[in-house]
Amino acid sequence: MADLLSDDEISDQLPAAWDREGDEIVRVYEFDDYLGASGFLAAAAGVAEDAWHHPEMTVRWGECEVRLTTHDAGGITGNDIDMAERLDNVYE
Ligand SMILES: C[C@H](O)[C@H](O)[C@H]1CNC2=NC(N)=NC(=O)C2=N1
Repeated sequence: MADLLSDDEISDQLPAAWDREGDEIVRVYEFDDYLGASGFLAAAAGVAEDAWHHPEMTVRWGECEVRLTTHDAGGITGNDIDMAERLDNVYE
């Protein structure tokens, strides 16, 4: 099981567009419309399934909010950082 990251490790490793909120990291991806946000969620779900690490995702008009934490560890681990980087690659 992945080990919890320290506060300093989280700060050092968190990708630029992400924020930390307690035991989660979060990013809101922006799109032109609802279908764009929905399509991103579908692609992100496939990446998450492949990695077997699943974010909480909320679709609204023009945006998809993604929250990551490692349930098995009870906080933020390298798995969350890795998934954030993977999803940033899907977005760009
Ligand atoms: C039951 C299943 O093995 C667990 O939920 C796996 C898969 N997906 C997961 N996703 C996340 N975000 N955290 C986990 O600890 C985790 N563990």
